[in-house]
Amino acid sequence: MSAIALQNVTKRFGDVHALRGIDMTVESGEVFGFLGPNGAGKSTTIDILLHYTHPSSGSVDVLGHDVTEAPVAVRERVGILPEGFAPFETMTGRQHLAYAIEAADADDEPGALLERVGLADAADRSAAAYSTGMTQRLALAMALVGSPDVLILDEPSTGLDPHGVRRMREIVRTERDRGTTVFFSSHILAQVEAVADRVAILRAGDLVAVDTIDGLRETADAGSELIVDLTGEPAAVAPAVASLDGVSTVDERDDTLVVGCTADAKLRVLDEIRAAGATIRDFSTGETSLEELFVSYTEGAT
Ligand SMILES: Nc1ncnc2c1ncn2[C@@H]1O[C@H](COP(=O)(O)OP(=O)(O)OP(=O)(O)O)[C@@H](O)[C@H]1O
Repeated sequence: MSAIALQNVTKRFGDVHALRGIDMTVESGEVFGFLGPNGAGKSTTIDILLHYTHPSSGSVDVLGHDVTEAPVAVRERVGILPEGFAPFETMTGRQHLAYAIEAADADDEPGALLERVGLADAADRSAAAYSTGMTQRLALAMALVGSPDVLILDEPSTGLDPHGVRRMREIVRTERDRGTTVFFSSHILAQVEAVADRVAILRAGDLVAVDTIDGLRETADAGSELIVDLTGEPAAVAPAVASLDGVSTVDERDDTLVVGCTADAKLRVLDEIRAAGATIRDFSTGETSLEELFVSYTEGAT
């Protein structure tokens, strides 16, 4: 059974077409990364999934329920880490958890959840005085209350230090192993690459790709990355390389040119660099990163 299904979902805010007809299915037990440049429509989609806002048209099912007809049944089985969560002024971390557990009629231990997100030492401090990353950890602990079947995380890594990012990744994996479906938006693409089974890429309200990361590489025909160390200025050769057939991205980093290209374009790239008068000191190849795929799918969107 699919955990989340959107059919032809549109959303307009006055003249702004935030979503232009989204068809997307998230399978039960998947970790699904939801990506897109600023303003692409990610938060709007999440708000629609949670029935915080209505779609202008289309249908949205979560765990087999139409969210418009059965919003309460959906919320009961969904854990939410909202964007910009703000703690209550007068409550400690532990009290936030106790409140969330009572509201969900769950039997979790506040201390165990706070321990899980790395907040045990700050459990009895006022949550309003938590740092950004601590607030995010608290929001994650609250999302985990009641062992939900679906976790929806809007920018979960915001403000987290590297320990927090790693902990978040481990929690997502543990939840997946438990059978939870995890749907999360993020701009931290290395994080997405590390945990997502599939990703969707939104661009200005249109879904431009839904696939595994390997699938995206194949579709973008950008299966590899060529990293070339040069003597000379990478900027002097970059435009010629960018204009070659099979080249999707060219980044300059110090004395290095990083070229996203099809496998058969690699030799052409090396030839072009030499023809442009630069000397190649060394080169290596690797797979195109999700960041480069993201750029190739969304270039020109902002
Ligand atoms: N309440 C609103 N009123 C008017 N326009 C809105 C409203 N909410 C969102 N929009 C517009 O809808 C579009 C999509 O916004 P949304 O917040 O969904 O993007 P996003 O992908 O989450 O962006 P970000 O990565 O910056 O968080 C934007 O053009 C935004 O200005």
